[in-house]
Order: sequence, then C-alpha cells, then structure tokens
Amino acid sequence: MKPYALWILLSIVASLVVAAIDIWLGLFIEELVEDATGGLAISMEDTFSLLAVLTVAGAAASYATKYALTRFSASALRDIRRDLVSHLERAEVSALESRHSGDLVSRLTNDAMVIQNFFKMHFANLFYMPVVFVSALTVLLLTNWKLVVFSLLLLPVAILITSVLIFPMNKMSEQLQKHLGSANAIAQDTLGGIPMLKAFNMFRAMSGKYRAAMGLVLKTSLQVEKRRALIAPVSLLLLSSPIIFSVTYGGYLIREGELTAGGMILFLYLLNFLMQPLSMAPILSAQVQEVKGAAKRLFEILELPLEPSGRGELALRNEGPPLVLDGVSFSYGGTSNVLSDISFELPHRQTVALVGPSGSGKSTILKLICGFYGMEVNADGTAVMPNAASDGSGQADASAAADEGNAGEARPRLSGTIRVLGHPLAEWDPLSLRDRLSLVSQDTYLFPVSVADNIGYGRPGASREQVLEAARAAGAHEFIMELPDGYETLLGERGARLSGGQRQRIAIARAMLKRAPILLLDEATSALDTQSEALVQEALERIMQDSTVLVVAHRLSTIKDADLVLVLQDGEIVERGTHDGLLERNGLYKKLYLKQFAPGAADDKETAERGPQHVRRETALETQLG
Ligand SMILES: Nc1ncnc2c1ncn2[C@@H]1O[C@H](COP(=O)(O)OP(=O)(O)OP(=O)(O)O)[C@@H](O)[C@H]1O
Repeated sequence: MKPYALWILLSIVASLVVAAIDIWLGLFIEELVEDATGGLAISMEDTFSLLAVLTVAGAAASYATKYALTRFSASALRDIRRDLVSHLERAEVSALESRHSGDLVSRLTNDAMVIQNFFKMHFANLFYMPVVFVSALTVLLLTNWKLVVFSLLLLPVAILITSVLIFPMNKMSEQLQKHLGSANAIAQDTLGGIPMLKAFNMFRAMSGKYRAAMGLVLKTSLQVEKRRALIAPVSLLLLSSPIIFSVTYGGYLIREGELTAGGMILFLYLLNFLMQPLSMAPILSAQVQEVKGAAKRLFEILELPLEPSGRGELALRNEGPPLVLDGVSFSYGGTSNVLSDISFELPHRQTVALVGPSGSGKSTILKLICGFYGMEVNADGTAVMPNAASDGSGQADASAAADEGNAGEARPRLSGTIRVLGHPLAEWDPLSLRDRLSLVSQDTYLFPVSVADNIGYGRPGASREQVLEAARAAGAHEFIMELPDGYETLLGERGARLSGGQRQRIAIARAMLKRAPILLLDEATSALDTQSEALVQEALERIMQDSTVLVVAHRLSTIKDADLVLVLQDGEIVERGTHDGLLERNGLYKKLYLKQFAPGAADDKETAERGPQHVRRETALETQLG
C-alpha cells in the first residue's frame, strides 16, 4: 500500500472537500433565500464571487479525486499483474500444469480489470458518500426533524428489498468470471491448434464447445444484469419517494409556519445528497461483491505453491560427476511410481543415453533434473531435503508420500537423491539450477519474436556475433539468411512459419548459445524429411561434442555414440551398458533392436555409414525403439 498512500490520501481528502463544498453550497442558498425574503439580500457581486469560488474549488477537488484514483488504480493494477507474473515464474510446474493457461490469462486480464474499474470509478465514493450522507442528514435533522422522518418512511423497506436482491451478486459474478475463463481457455485451444483442427475437421466440434461456453457466459451475465436491472428501480424508489413525501409534507409545514421557504429549498437541495448515497449504496455494494469475487480469483494465483528458493548462489564443486541420480523414485501424485530406484552417474564430457518404450519414464528423468517436480518447500522457502522425509533407509516411498500430500491434494513426490554439479537438488535455487542446464525438448517452443531474439533467449545479453555463431554451429544460418528479413524475420506463434527441422535447429542454436555445463536432450520422435533429418543430426552431433549430455535417444547413431545406454521399462532401469555390450546380452535392448532393425541390423558399421538417404528410415525405426 505504501507507494500508493499519497494518491489514496489525496483522493480521500479531495473527495471530502467536494462533500464539504456541496453541503456548504446548500447552506449558502438557504441563507440567500432567507435574506432575500427578509429584505436583506446579499449583493449580486458577492453572490456571484462566492458561488464562482465554490464551483471552481469543487471542480478542482473533483479533478484531484479523479486523477489520484486513476493514478492509484493504474499503478496498483500494474504492480498486482507484475507480482502475479513473478509468482507464476516461481510457481511449481505441477501446479501450473493443473490449470489452463487461458484461464490464467482471463484472471490476469478480466478479473484484474474488474478491480481496476472499481478503484477508478467507485473507490472515492466509499469516502465521499458516507461523509456527504452524515453531513446532509445532520443539517436536515437540525432544519426540521419531523420532515426528515416523514420523508424517509419507506426507506427501511427499500433497504430490506435491496439487501435481498444484492445478496447473490457475489456468487453470480464469481460464476461469470469462471465461465469467462473457461470460454477463454477454449478460444485459446481453438486458435492455437487451427491447422490440426482443420485437418481433422474438428473446427465444428470446437466451435460447438465454444458456443456452449459462451452460452453459459451469456446465461450468467444475463442473471447478473437482471439483478442489476432489479436493483435500479429500487434505487429509483429510494430516490423519488422521499421527494414526493417531503414536498407534500413540507408544503403543509410551510402553511403551518413550521418551515421557512429557505428551509424548504435547503431541505430539497440536501435531500438530494442524502438520497444519492442511499441510491448508490446498492450499486456500490454489488460492485464490492464483484471485486471480492475477482480478487479471490487473482489471489488464488498467488496461492499457487512456489518452488523452493534454495540456499542462494552455490559454489560449484568440480570433483565428482556433474550429474548423479541415486535411488530416485518418483510419482506425479497418482498411486504408482513413474520411476523406481533409478541410479546412474553422468561423468564430465560423456553422454548417457536413455532408451526404452514410450511411457517408460525417460522424459520424466529430464524434468526431475530441471527441478520441475517433487521439491517440497519449508516455511522459509527453502527445499525440504528429500531424504528427511524417509524412514532412515534414505529412501522414502514416493507413492506413499504422494498420498499423504498437502491438504489432501495428491502432489508429486520425489525420493532418493539427485546431485547436479556436486549439489543435491534441494540445495539449488531452481533459477540458478536451470542456468546450468540446457534443455532441448521434443517440442521446440519458439516465440512470436524475431529469429535472432528466439536464439538470443538462450543467453540474455548475448552479442549479435554470438547469436550468429550459434546459428552457424546449429546449421541454421543458411536457411535463416533465406528468410525475408534474415535474422529479423518475425516468427509466427510457436514458430508457425518454419518447418519442423528448422524449428529444431533454432532450438539447438539456442542451447548452443547457452553453453550450460550439462545438456539435456530429448530427441524429437517426429520423423523429418531426409535432408532436414541429416541437418538436424549434424547439429546435434556438433552440440554433443565435448559436452556432458543426458539424452533421451531415438536415433541409432546417438545411441551408438553414447558412453552409456540405460534401458528403461516401466520406470526401472532394466539394462545398462554400451550399444555393443547390450547387443551381446540377450535382453530387452537386443530384442527391441532386432525387432526394429532385423534384416540390416547385423552390420552396424554399414548402418552408420549409409548416409542421409537412409536416415529417415532409421529414425522411423528408432522412434519405435524409444
Ligand atoms: N505431467 C504429468 N502428470 C502426470 N503423469 C505424467 C505427466 N507426464 C508424464 N506422465 C506419465 O508418466 C509416465 C512416463 O512419462 P514420460 O513422458 O516420462 O515417458 P517417456 O518414456 O519419455 O515417453 P515418450 O518416449 O513417449 O516420450 C507416463 O505414464 C505418463 O503418462
């Protein structure tokens, strides 16, 4: 609140000044009428000057209120959005995966806007209205209390009806924002997958889903608007009944000599200021309910569990292998473990390849090393050391731990130890851990910015020369130069204007620019055309040279070049060794290999030397192997 205190204070003070001037004007008009009827009229000059001063002062105070509130609401909203985005940056991957990005976007835009509009348009009224109400009521009671009581006869009934009408507004607005979030999510899915939807003729189904979601939005917003429309006549009743009552009864009191003409004019003038807050109260109250709903949805983002903040910058230990997994078991939160008792070491400048059937847990190992899952947080934001939760054997049961979960929610749990560059995962701050890792994932994510920026994201602050060097090394320079604006060509969403192979080479260039000590590579399973495949293969070979690499391998050449091949099945390492060593054993690897490469498999050398025209076939076969 502190940074905005000045603007809030200014808006409060200015709105109080407006209220004081409004009341004062009423008193002045009364005096004017009384003097005129008593033959003691104030001069026209004096009247004009005083009214001019009051009007200008009122206008200045109104301007100050509006300006201060706009300043406050816009900067508060900017800061709220900034906090939300930085919270999202540190939020746990599993927590984010359980939400739709479209819903999150809706919260950051629609809900935040509801709050901003409230502050801009109604916040000052929270101060202005009570002050003007109490002042007007006091003066009115002093003028003629009987007239006040008579005028406000219908008020309690109106307040009761209004409260009943307003009560469900909070729930309704919350529902409306929720439906809006779902509709946004469907719209995002539809727009993000246009080629696929068209190819599968699914557009009609998706637009049907969107229509249904928008139908709900319409239904709920009609409910909200119907309520608002009901509240409006009640407000009108509030506004008009006292005027009818006071004019009727006031006329009688004047005839009886209990009220002067000036008093009657003052009464009618101030009644306006009494009724304004009363008629605004239902609307304000409905707005407050809406803001409460929107704030709740925004705060839900701030309640997403955070990744641990680690123990600050770590001194890197050069002794020992850069990556060690020791008895690692993992569950995404379900009843069974996705990984069980995984142990291996990745020495400096060596390559370990993970192979195994689809779903055997290969990508999960890479994600765990990136610290995406299973790091529990202490109250101080540091990570709970995984073994601390174990039973003394140093091996907590991941699935059992997952079931215990936080507040009944099954959360991913990791047991065993993962050491990256000499430090257990729990000691790392996730951000600095990821600075030490280059991940090239299966689905290359490109951003709708220039090619140069897409590569440059690998190392913020990298020079143009470094970007070009990385692109050349990844075999991407030539095709980039053929794009309409070369490195400045803007890529469509997710790199829509590039081929699959080109996208992969840009992702490899990004990783090359990063030059992190450990390279995590999830080879794409999608088959590319022969030429692209050969180019991607060359780029991969270059990036893997002299690097410490853990690779989920789908290409035979990658597997052959690896210093160690780990064969996974159902989350367990069932075999380990080199490609040749594994072939000599009659295990799963041999079985898979023979199944995929049977006729030509005998001559490995020949396979390796067959060149680009054979790459496509190999990849397709290896896809089945991995
Ligand atoms: N985010 C997730 N939440 C829950 N379960 C998941 C999640 N990601 C993967 N899984 C499950 O974990 C298991 C291992 O998945 P993983 O992606 O690690 O396999 P993989 O060996 O890399 O498969 P592929 O070769 O097909 O990419 C699968 O059963 C999968 O359904």
